[in-house]
Amino acid sequence: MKYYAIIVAGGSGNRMQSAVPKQFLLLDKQPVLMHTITAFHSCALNPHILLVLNIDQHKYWEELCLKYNFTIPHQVVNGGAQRYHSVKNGLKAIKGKGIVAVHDAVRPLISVQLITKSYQVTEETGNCIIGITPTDSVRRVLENGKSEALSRDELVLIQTPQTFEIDLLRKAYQAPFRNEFTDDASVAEYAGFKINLIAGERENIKITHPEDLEIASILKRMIKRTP
Ligand SMILES: Nc1ccn([C@@H]2O[C@H](COP(=O)(O)OP(=O)(O)OP(=O)(O)O)[C@@H](O)[C@H]2O)c(=O)n1
Ligand SMILES: C[C@](O)(CO)[C@H](O)COP(=O)(O)O
Repeated sequence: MKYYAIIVAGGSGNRMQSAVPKQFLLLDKQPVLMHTITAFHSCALNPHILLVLNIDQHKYWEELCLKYNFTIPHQVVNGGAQRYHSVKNGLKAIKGKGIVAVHDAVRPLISVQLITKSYQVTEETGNCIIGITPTDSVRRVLENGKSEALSRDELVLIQTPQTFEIDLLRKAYQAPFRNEFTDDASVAEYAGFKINLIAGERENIKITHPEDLEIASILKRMIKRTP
């Protein structure tokens, strides 16, 4: 079986309010993106890594790789307008069959164990989507300005990697972009595929807002201490 990882890093990070896109910011002395690629490279299934980057940032990334002596082999692919388009570009660069994990570059704390499990579960079921249960109460905001409580027992917060048989994901990504395509599971589900959920990891946060970088740094130290 051939394994692939599409690491999407084509975003501009508006919510981070930083001049440098968040995937390049330093997390414990190394750019966030390098931690993410290292996690996939550490997987014993040896996935071929495709890095999706905005074309304007290819040169900058090359310079960072030199500066940090980062030598993990990976194939760079051009990013697209939305995450959906970036994933689609990554998929187009893969020829043939196999299993592909799509992962946000800005989730650097994913464990190697969960990456491996995601590939293994996909081999058995066709796809593997990870998520965690909410710990806050949740409400739906209604059009009239009111809101109503939802049962959090019925909700899951979805993370990445989202892993698929490549043919399944190729088929799903034939659908033109829709606003509700916020992840790969939503694209696959729209194409009629049943989504297979397993437990994610609380520390697998998506660095989105300025405070998240510091939280990630604390979590990283905490994970290191855990045997
Ligand atoms: N056109 C895009 C948009 C997003 N992403 C990637 O998808 C992941 C999740 O997206 P998000 O956290 O929203 O990143 P940004 O789009 O960069 O952030 P923001 O929405 O705050 O602008 C990130 O790794 C981001 O780089 C991408 O590859 N191509
Ligand atoms: C793919 C994702 O990380 C799953 O939770 C999420 O949907 C990405 O959303 P964003 O708005 O592009 O950060």
